[in-house]
Amino acid sequence: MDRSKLPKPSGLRMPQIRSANNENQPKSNLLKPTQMFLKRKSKSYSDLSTIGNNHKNTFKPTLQPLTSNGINKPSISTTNTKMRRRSKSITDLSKPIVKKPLTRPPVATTSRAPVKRGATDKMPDESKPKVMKQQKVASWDYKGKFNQLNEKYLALQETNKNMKDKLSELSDIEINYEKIQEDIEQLHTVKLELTRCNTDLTAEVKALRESNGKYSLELETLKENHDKLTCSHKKLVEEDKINRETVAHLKHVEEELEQLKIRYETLNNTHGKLKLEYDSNIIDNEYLTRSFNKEKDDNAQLVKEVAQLKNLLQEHNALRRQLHNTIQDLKGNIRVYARVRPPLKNSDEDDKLQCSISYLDESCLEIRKTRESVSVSGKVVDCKAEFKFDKVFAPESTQSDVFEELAQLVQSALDGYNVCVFAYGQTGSGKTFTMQGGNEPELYGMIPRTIDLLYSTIEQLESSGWKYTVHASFLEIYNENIRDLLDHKSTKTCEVRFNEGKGTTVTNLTIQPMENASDLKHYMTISHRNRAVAATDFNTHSSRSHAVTKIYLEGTQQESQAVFQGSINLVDLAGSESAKTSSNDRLVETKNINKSLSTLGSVMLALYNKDNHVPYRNSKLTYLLQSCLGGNSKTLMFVNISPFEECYIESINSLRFAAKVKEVKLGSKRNKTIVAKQV
Ligand SMILES: Nc1ncnc2c1ncn2[C@@H]1O[C@H](COP(=O)(O)OP(=O)(O)OP(=O)(O)O)[C@@H](O)[C@H]1O
Repeated sequence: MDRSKLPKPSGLRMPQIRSANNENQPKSNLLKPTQMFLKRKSKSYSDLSTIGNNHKNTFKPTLQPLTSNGINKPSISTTNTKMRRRSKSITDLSKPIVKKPLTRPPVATTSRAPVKRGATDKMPDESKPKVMKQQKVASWDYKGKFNQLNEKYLALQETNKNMKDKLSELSDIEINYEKIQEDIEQLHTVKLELTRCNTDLTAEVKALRESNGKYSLELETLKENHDKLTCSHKKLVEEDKINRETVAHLKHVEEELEQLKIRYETLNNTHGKLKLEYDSNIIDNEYLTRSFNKEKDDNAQLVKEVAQLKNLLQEHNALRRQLHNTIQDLKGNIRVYARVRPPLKNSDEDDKLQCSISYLDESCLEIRKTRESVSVSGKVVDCKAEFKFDKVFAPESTQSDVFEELAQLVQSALDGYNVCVFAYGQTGSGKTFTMQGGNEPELYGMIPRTIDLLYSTIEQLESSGWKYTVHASFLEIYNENIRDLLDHKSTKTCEVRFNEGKGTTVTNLTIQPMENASDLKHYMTISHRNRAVAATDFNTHSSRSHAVTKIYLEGTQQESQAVFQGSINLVDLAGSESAKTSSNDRLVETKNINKSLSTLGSVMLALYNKDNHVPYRNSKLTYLLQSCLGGNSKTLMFVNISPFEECYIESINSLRFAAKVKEVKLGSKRNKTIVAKQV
């Protein structure tokens, strides 16, 4: 629309529509053409509304010029809210501008026509002639009537004056009215133009609405596309994440693959080598199979031979036992070994005067007093004595040397014989040392060495089908009372019983099964401790009692069902001591010891003389050892002597007793072999 062609009313300046696309303004004002158009329109109409308002308020047709104070120039805004506000202002303006200012004021007229009749009724109060309420004047009162008329006249004059003023006002109004009429015409023209503009704008708005609809649809489509793209993007991000993980995994797999390749190559090489080996092994295998078959045949032959040899071995074993025991018998069923102990090192024994002991051969010793004795007749007597035993052990002999002799009897015990080993001698002559020994392995005495040999032999015999069970009991005889050393607090009395078939037994005695050597040694230690405790209780010394360790053996041969029952009695006798040399408080002990030892001598003498009656029951010791001292026993006696001159007489007594024992011949025989019925 070309605004320059619009008629310009006097005093009215058409609002200038400033284009947003003004050349002076930067094109970067990013308003779309539609928005720009609306902006221009709304601005121009807002100016027009100002015109209308002026008309309404002042009733003067003078239009105010467009001010530049910004009130009528709303700032350009791209927001839809402002656009709507402006569109509304356009609609509002189009209504009042035309109608209201055109209302003609009721009195205005251009002609100076006389006031119509009745016009005074419509006149304001001050312009109406004031009609005075007059009192009735008497007809005769002319003065009063005159006064009334005079008042009326003055009132009419007043009214007339007012009317004149009003008339001059009306002439001004008429002039104004003409001007207004001109303005109205101009405004009418403007209105027409505006109507055109409005039509154009409506069309534009319609077009814009249509395009807006299109754009809305497009926007919807775009939104949908955007949503789809967002979803796709999300999916792609997830896929990307998965892909990254897959790539990392693939990288890892690649590395593993590389390692596998290397491993494969190594394995391939190994496989090559193994194949070569395998081929070579196949050849070897064929050779070995042939050899194996040959060996198998040989083996079958050998099995037969082994069976034959086993039988032969059993026969040989039986023969060996027989021969072994024959040799033992030939050696004598009572063997006596003399042992001379050395003086104790680093003690007062070093200064003691010693007897002169000569070891004439391995079984013969000569003992001589260094100071010659003077006889009753006054002659100088050379005190010397010569003794012959099965073997003599000089002070330098070791425990191992001594045990060699005993070791052969351990086999006899396993073969079903009763073996008895006892040490006889004066107190302090070395009996306990010989039987028990010291704490170091090389000082172990006969008892621990017997235990070790016993179990190692049992183990060997197991390979040829022998199975042994071992039990043990520990007791001491003190003052002719038997005490159980595994139950030393027991108040039960232990008594010796002799049964022809069963041999010697002790009532209430603990007989403990022994699984192995350490078991047996453990109980041996306990018995030692209990013996020491008992000795303290009785305020005496261990040497004042006889200690007897008995090992019960039972061997079974599975194939032959043969059962052997043997035993080993290891006896540490109390010291033999003359009653003369014994102190008074030990007299009872010494008497009891000597009684038992002299009974032992009597028993030996009776056996030596082959007497019908052997006084076993005269002492607890001999009664207990009855089955070991006679019959089928193999007895080994150590006679221990001290090397000192002060012990000379006791040494001679011990040696004489031992020599007597040596002469005894026992009719040794094996315990009855029990052969179980073959099933
Ligand atoms: N062959 C030996 N070699 C080294 N020392 C020995 C030997 N025999 C005995 N002894 C030592 O002599 C001392 C006395 O020995 P032992 O106690 O064995 O005598 P005993 O005859 O048992 O005495 P008792 O009758 O009083 O028990 C001990 O200290 C012991 O170690």
